Amino acid sequence: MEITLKGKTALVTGANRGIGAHMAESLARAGANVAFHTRKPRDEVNDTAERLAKECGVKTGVVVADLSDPQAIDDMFEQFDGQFEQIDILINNAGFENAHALEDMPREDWLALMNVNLNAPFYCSQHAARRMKKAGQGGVIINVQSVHDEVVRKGVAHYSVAKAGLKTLTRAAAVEWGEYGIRVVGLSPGAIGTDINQEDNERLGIDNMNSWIPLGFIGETKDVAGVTVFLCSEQARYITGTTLYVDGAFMHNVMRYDMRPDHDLGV
Ligand SMILES: NC(=O)c1ccc[n+]([C@@H]2O[C@H](COP(=O)([O-])OP(=O)(O)OC[C@H]3O[C@@H](n4cnc5c(N)ncnc54)[C@H](O)[C@@H]3O)[C@@H](O)[C@H]2O)c1
Ligand SMILES: O=C(O)[C@H](O)[C@@H](O)[C@H](O)[C@H](O)CO
Repeated sequence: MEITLKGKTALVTGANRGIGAHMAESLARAGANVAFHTRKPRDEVNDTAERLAKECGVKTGVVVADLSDPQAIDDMFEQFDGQFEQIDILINNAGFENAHALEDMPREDWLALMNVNLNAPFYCSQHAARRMKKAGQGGVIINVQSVHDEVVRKGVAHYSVAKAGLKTLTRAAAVEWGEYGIRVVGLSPGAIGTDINQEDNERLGIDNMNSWIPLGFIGETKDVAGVTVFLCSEQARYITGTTLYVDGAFMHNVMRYDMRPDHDLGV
C-alpha cells in the first residue's frame, strides 16, 4: 500500500535543522505541502524550502517565530494563513534541553523550558485544531516527546516534566478532538544524533552510548522522519492518543545506563 500525503498541508516547528528538518523534507517527499518553521529568518531554510518545492512538486513556505513568545505563535499562524489554505498536519517538534541540578535550577530556566517544550505545543495545537475543526476534514498532530517523558535522568528534571506533560496533552487532545477526526500522536525518540545531544555524546563517549542502546547504535534523524510520514498517513488512521517510542529499546535499559558513575549531566 502506497503511503502518500498528496494534497495535505503540514506545519513543522523547528524545521531548520535536526529531526524537524528531516521530518519536513520527508513530508514534502511524500507529497505534502510544507510550512518550515524557524526561530530566526535563515537563507538555508528558504533555500531548502524552495528546492524541495521544485523537487517534489509541492508548495512550501517558511514561517518565523520564537516559540517562547505566545504572541509570536499567534503571528506565526497568521504567516501560515497568508501562504496556505488549510492545515492538515501539525508537527510540534521544536524543543531544547539544558542541565541544572534540581535544587539549583533557576526558576527562569524552568519557565523558559516549559514555555518552549510544553506551552508552545499546546498553543500551536489550539491554533491547528481550531482550523481543522472549521475545515471539517480532520487532521493529525504529532507531538515530539522523548524517552524522558517516562524515564527521568539526573539534571534534566524540567525537560522530563515538560515531555511527560506533553505526553498527557497528547492523550487529552486525542480524546477531546477525536470527534472532529483529529488524531494526536506522541513520538518519543531515544538518542538521535543531532545538535541537542552532541555535547552529551562527546562527554559520555559515542562507544559508551552505543553500548547502552540495545540495538547498538545512536539513531539518525531518518529513523524518526520515516515513522512520522507513516503516522500522518491514512495507514495510521486508527492510531491516536498513544505514544510511539523510537529508541532502539534505550528506555528499557536504564539499569545499565544508570550504573555508570558518569551517566548524569555533571550537575
Ligand atoms: N536528538 C535526540 O536525541 C532527541 C531525543 C528525544 C527527543 N528529542 C526532541 O526532538 C525535538 C527536536 O530536537 P533535535 O534533536 O532535532 O535538536 P535540535 O537542537 O537540532 O533542534 C531543535 C529545534 O528546536 C528549535 N527551537 C528551540 N528553541 C526554540 C524557540 N525558542 N523558538 C523556536 N524554535 C526553537 C531549534 O531552532 C531547532 O530547530 C526536540 O523537541 C527534542 O526535545 C530529541
Ligand atoms: O530526550 C532527549 O533529548 C535525548 O534522549 C537526550 O536526553 C539524550 O540522548 C539521552 O538522555 C541520552 O544521553
